[in-house]
Amino acid sequence: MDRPGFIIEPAEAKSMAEASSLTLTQLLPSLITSAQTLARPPISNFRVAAVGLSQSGRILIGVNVEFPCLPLHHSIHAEQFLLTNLSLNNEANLQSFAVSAAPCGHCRQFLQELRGAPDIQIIVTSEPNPKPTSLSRFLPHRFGPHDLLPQQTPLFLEPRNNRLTLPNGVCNGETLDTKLKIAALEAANKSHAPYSDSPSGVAIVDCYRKIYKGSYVESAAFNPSLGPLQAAVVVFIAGGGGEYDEIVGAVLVEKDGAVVRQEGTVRLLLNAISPKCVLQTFLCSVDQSSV
Ligand SMILES: O=c1ccn([C@H]2C[C@H](O)[C@@H](CO)O2)c(=O)[nH]1
Ligand SMILES: [Zn+2]
Repeated sequence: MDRPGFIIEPAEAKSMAEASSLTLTQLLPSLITSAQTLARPPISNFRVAAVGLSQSGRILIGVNVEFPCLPLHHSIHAEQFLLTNLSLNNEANLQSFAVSAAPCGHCRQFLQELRGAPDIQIIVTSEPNPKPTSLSRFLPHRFGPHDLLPQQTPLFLEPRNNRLTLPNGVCNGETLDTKLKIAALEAANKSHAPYSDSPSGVAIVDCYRKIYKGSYVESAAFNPSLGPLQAAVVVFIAGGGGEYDEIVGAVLVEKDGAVVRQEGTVRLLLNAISPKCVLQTFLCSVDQSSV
C-alpha cells in the first residue's frame, strides 16, 4: 500500500466518494486505518487518526505524536494535528471528522475554538455502530471563547494579523536565516492567542533546507493549548519531514513583554528531539501604526 498523504484535494475526494457511492462524510471512516500508519506514538504505541472534511471539500488528516524523554503533556493529539493541518491549508472551518477512538476531554475542549463548534459532526470508528454525532453531544454545557472574548474577536482559523514587527525590521535578503526569521514572524502574526495576548510562532529548517512554520494556538480553558514548536512539528510531519534530528535550525518569534513566554519550553522540546538544532529567539513589538 502507498503511504497515504495528509491531504486529499476536493476533486479527488469527490471521485473517491462517488466511486464507493458514499457522501464525503461517509467516506471519512474508510480512511482511518491507513491514516493510523502515519501516527508517531513511541510511548503508547496507540495510533490515533482523525480524518476531517473541510468547508471547501478537502479531506485532511491528523495523527497523534508523542515525544520520548519528555513529560506526556508535550504530546500532540490527532485532533490537534487535524486542526493545525486545517490552519496550514487556510481552511476556514471543519464540518465533520472521523476518529479512531473517542476524543478525549482536552480535544473536545480544544475544538471549541472553532466558529460553530457545537455543530461539528464526529464519527468514532471504534464504536459498534459509528454514526455522525454533533460535538454538542460529546460536550454539553460548553465553556468556550464566548465566555471570555468579545463577540467580534476572530476565532481560530479566522483571518487575523497580530501586527508583530521584528526589532530591526526585516531585510529583504534571500539567505536561509532571513527566510527562517520571516517564516517565524508570519506564523506569530497568524497565532491564535486572544486569551493572553501573547502570540508566537516557530519556524524550523531541516538539513534539506526545507522550512516549516507553526503558530501557537490557545484554548479558552488554557491547558489544551498547542505550543508553536508542536505546531511546527505537525507541519514538518505533514510536509514529509523525516527524523526529528534532521531539524537543524529554529527561530521563535514572540511578543516583547508578553505574559506567556515560549522560549524555555521550546528549547526543552527542541533539545529532546534534535539536540544539535540551534534556536534563535526574536522579541517583537506591535506595530501601532496599523491599529
Ligand atoms: O483524544 C485523544 C486521546 C488520545 N490521543 C492520543 C494521545 C496519546 O498519544 C495516545 C494515548 O493517550 O493517544 C489522541 O490523539 N486523541
Ligand atoms: Zn485528545
